[in-house]
Amino acid sequence: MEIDKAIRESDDRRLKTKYNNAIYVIQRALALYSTEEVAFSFNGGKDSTVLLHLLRASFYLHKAGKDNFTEDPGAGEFTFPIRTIYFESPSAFPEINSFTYDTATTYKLQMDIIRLDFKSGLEALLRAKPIRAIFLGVRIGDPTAVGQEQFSPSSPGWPPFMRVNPILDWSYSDVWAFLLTCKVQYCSLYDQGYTSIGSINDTVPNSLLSVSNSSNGKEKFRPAYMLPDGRLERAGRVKKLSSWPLSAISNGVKNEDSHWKGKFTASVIAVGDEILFGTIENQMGSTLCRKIHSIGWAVSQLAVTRNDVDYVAEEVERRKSANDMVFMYGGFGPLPSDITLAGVAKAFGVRMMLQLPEGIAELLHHEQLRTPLIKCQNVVILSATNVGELDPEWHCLIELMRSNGSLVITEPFVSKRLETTLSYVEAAQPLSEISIKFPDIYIVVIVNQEMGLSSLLLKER
Ligand SMILES: Cc1cc2nc3c(=O)[nH]c(=O)nc-3n(C[C@H](O)[C@H](O)[C@H](O)COP(=O)(O)O)c2cc1C
Ligand SMILES: Nc1ncnc2c1ncn2[C@@H]1O[C@H](COP(=O)(O)OP(=O)(O)OP(=O)(O)O)[C@@H](O)[C@H]1O
Ligand SMILES: [Mg+2]
Repeated sequence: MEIDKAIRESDDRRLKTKYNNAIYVIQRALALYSTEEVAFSFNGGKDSTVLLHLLRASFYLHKAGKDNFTEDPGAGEFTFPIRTIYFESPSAFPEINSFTYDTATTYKLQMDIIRLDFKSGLEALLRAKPIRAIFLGVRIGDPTAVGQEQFSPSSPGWPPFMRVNPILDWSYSDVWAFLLTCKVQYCSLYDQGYTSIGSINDTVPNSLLSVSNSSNGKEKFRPAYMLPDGRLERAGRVKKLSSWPLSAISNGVKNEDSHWKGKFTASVIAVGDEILFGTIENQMGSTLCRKIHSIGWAVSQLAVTRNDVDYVAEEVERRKSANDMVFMYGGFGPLPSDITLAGVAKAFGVRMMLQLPEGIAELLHHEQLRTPLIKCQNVVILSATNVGELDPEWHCLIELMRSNGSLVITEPFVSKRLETTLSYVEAAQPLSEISIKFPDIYIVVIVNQEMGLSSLLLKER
C-alpha cells in the first residue's frame, strides 16, 4: 500500500513516529467502534487530507493482518469503508470544493454533503445513522483544539459523539512532511501561498510566503510547505472581529429576524441566586440592555441563571452561538458560589487553569480599572456588581474593544415614544395598521398602570 510503503521507506524518524502513533489511535477507535459507527469529517484541507490517507493506511493494515488477505489494493480499487461527511458552505473556496469532490471520486469515498451548520448537521446525521465517533484533522494550535485530547467527547450542548483526533500532536511541518513523502494530491491553493484554509471571507495567502514580482507587479507566493515557522500557519487568516460569527462580519447581518436584520445582537446573562430569590432587583440587567442599545446593537435575550456551573454552561453554550456577543455579570469572585468562569469554561469544553478557562481567556487591561476584564471568544465577563460600578467598566470595555477593532459600533435605533390614554384593546387597531404600513418599524408596547399605554416606535437609521 503506497502510504505505508512510503513512510516505511522514508528515513524521517520523527515522521515515522507520528505516523505510527496516529495509526495506533485510529486502530484503537476502530477496536472500540464498528465501521458503521464511525464517520470521517473531510473538508479538502491539508489536515483532513493527511487524515484521509492515515485512515486508508489503517484499513489496509487492518486487512493485511487478516489470514485471507492477498492483494494490495490500488487507490481506485478499494472502496473506503467509512462514511465521510463534508459540510459544504457557499463561502468555501471553489478549489476546496473541487478538490474535495475529486478526492471522493478517486478514493471511492461514500461522501455525505451536509448543507447545514455543523451542529444542526451533526444532529441530523446522528438521528439518521448510528454514528458514535467522528475522525477529525484537528491539531494542537487550532483554535478549536483547545482542551481537546485524542479522544474527546463532543462539547456540552452538541449531540453526543466521540471526537477522535489522530493527528492532534502533529506540527505544521509534520503535515507537510507526510503529504510530500507520500506524494499525495492536496488542494491547489496550498501551492499558491495559502497555509490554512477557512472561508473565502476570512482567508488570504500567507504574506510570509510572498515573493515580489517586479516584472508585472503582481504579488506571487511560494507554496505552503515552504513556510519556515509553522506557528505562523494562520497568518493568512484575516483578523476576524474578535471571534464573532463570520456572517456578522461579512455583511453586517447576523440575525435573520426581520426586526433585527442588519443589527449585531447580544445576549445578557446574569448569574445570581439572589435575583432568583427576589432578594435584589436585576437593575444591572436593564442598565446593560440600555448601554448595548446605545451602541446600536440589539439585545436578543436577558437571562438570569442560578449559581450552578451546569446552568451557566448551558445558557452560555446556547447564547454564544446565537449572538455576536454575550455579556455576563454576577457569580464572579473568590467565593465558592462564584462559578461563572467555570460555567464559561464548561460551555467551551475547556478546563480551568489558574482560575481562568484554559486557552480562551483574554485579559483586557485598562488603566482606569483595578482588575482586567475577561473575554472568552465572544463572551465578556463583567466584574461590576452594581449599576455604579457598571458605568466605568462599560466605558473602558467599549474603549478597549474599539481600539483593538473587535467591536463595531453602529448607529443606534431612531426611536419615538407615543403616549396614549387608550386601553390596550383600543390601541391595538391603529398600532397594527402602523406595523403593516411600515414593516421596518419595530413597535414595543409598554403598559403602565397609572398613565395608560405608551408605544416605542423603533427604526434603524
Ligand atoms: C465533525 C465536527 C464535530 C464538531 N464538534 C464540535 C464540538 O463538539 N464542540 C464544538 O464546540 N465545536 C465542534 N465543531 C465545530 C468546530 O470546533 C469548529 O467550529 C469548526 O471546525 C469551524 O472552525 P472554523 O470556524 O475555524 O472554520 C465540530 C465540527 C465538526 C466538523
Ligand atoms: N466544512 C467541513 N466539513 C467537514 N469537516 C470539516 C469542515 N471544516 C472542518 N472540518 C474538520 O475539522 C478539521 C480541522 O479543520 P481545519 O480547518 O483546522 O483543518 P483543515 O481544513 O484540514 O486544514 P487547514 O488548517 O489547512 O485549513 C478538518 O481536518 C476536518 O476534519
Ligand atoms: Mg480548514
